[in-house]
Amino acid sequence: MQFAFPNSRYTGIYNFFVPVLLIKDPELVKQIMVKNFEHFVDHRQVIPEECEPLWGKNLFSLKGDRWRSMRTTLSPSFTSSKMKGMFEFMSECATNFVRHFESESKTITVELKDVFTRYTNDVIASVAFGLSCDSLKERDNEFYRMGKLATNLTGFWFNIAILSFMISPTLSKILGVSFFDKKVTKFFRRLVKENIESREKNRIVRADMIHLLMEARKGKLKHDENDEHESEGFAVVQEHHSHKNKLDNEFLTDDDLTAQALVFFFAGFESVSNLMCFTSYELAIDPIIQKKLQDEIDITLEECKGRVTYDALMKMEYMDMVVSEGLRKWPAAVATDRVCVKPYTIEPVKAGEKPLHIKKGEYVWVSMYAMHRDENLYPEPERFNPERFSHENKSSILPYTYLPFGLGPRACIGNRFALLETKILLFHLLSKFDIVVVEKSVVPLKLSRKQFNPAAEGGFWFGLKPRNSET
Ligand code: HEM
Repeated sequence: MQFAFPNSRYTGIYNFFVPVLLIKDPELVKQIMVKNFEHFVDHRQVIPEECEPLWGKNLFSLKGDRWRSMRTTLSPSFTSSKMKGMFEFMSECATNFVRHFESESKTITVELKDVFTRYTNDVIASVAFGLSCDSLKERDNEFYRMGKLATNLTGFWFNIAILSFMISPTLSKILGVSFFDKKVTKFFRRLVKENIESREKNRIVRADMIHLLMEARKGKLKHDENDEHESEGFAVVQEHHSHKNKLDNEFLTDDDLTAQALVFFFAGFESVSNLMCFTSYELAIDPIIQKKLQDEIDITLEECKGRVTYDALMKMEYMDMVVSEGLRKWPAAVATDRVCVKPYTIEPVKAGEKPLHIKKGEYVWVSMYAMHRDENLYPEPERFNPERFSHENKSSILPYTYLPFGLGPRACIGNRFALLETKILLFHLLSKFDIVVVEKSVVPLKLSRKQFNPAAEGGFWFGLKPRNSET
C-alpha cells in the first residue's frame, strides 16, 4: 500500500471496518509522532481494559494522563546506567547459551527461533523477575511454557478473539473473550506478588526490573544525571524527557506492576528473538559480513583480556551497524499507530492537495516496514548492507525514515534493553561459532503468512559450526 500511490504523502485504507490514514512522508511522520505529539498521544486500544486488565493497564495500552504518569514512572528503569547494571545478568545468560552448544565438535543444526526464544526467556526471567532459568536444558520449565502461551499469537481461537475485539469490544466483554490464557494471568500475578513479598520480607535487593518497579512504587526512582551525555548506538531513539522531572507517586497496585512486567516479557520474548533470527539469517548467507563482525569481536575480546565489558560492547561500531541494518530490513513491528486526541489539520504543501482535517478519534498509521524498504529512501532496499550505518554514511539517512522502535515520546521504552540483549548474544555466539547455511535452511527466506509477528516460513534452520573446525 505504501508503494501504491508513490506521489501522495498519505493514503486512506481500511482496517476491517475502520478507516485509517496511512502517512508516508517523513515530514508528516515528524509532525504527527514528534512535533505535534499532543494531538496524537494514544495507540488504538484494541483489547479493552475491562476484558483483559493485565493488557489494558500496561504502558503500551494506557492512554492520556495515565500513560504519561506511567511512562514517567518507568522511564528511569531503562536509562543506559540501568542497562549497565543489568549487563552482567544478560552476559551470564549469553555465556550459558554458548556453553550449551560448545561440547559439540561438529556443526549442530538448530532452529534459531526456538533457541533464541529460550535465551530471551532466560534473560527476562533473570533481569525482570530475578529468577534463574536454563531453558535449553530444562526445556519444559514453567516460566518458558507460560511465556510461550502468552506470546503465541497464532491459531484459530486467537484470530477469533482479535476479530471479536475489533468488531465489538462490548460484546467481547459480555462473552468473556480474553486475550491471555487464564493460566498465564494467574501465573504472572502469583509470580510478581510472591516475588515482591519475599523481597520485602527478606530485604532482598537485586538490581533488576522487579526491584526498579518496587522503587517506582515508592517514588524513589530518579533519572541519572549522566544518562543524556552517554554515547548511544545508531538504533537508539532519543526519547523526549519533557515529563521526566514530574515524578508521579500515584499508587501502583500489584496488578499495575504485573501488567508492566508482563509487557516487558511480551516485548522481550518475541521481538528481540526475531531481531536475532533475522540478523543471523543475513550473517549466515553473507560470510564476508559475518567474518568482519567476528574480526571486531576478536579484537574487542583481546582488548578486554577475554571478558567483554559493557563499555567495550557499546563501542563496537560494526556490531552496531549490523544490528541497525537488521532492524532496518526486518523491523519486528511492521507498523505503529496513533489515535487523534485533538483535531488536527494537515496543511497542503504541493499542488493538488487540500487541507486534510483529522477528527478526534480517527486513526493514523505509519509503516516502518514500508519506509525501510522504500528504494527512494534506502537504495537497493532488499540488500543487507551494514555500511548504510557507517560513521560516514549514516548522516545521509533522511531524518524520520528510520524508526524500528517508533518515534517521539511514545517510542519503545525498551530499545536500549533490546539492543544490549541482542549484541551480547551475537558477541558470545560469534566468538565461538560461525552461523552457516545447512541442508534444512530455507534460502531465500519467505515471510510466513500464518503469524501476526514477522516469522520465516519453515523456521530458521541453520548450523552452528565451531570456528576453525572442518565440519
Ligand atoms: C527488537 C526489539 C523491539 C522492537 C523492534 C520494539 C519495537 C517497538 C515499537 C515499534 C513500539 C511502538 C513505538 C511507537 O508507536 O512509536 C514499541 C513500544 C513499546 N515497547 Fe518495544 N520493541 C522491542 C523491544 C522491547 C523490549 C525489550 C521492551 C521491554 C523490556 C519493550 C517495551 C515496549 C513498551 C512498554 C512499549 C510501549 C511504550 C509506550 O507506549 O510508552 N520493547 N516497541
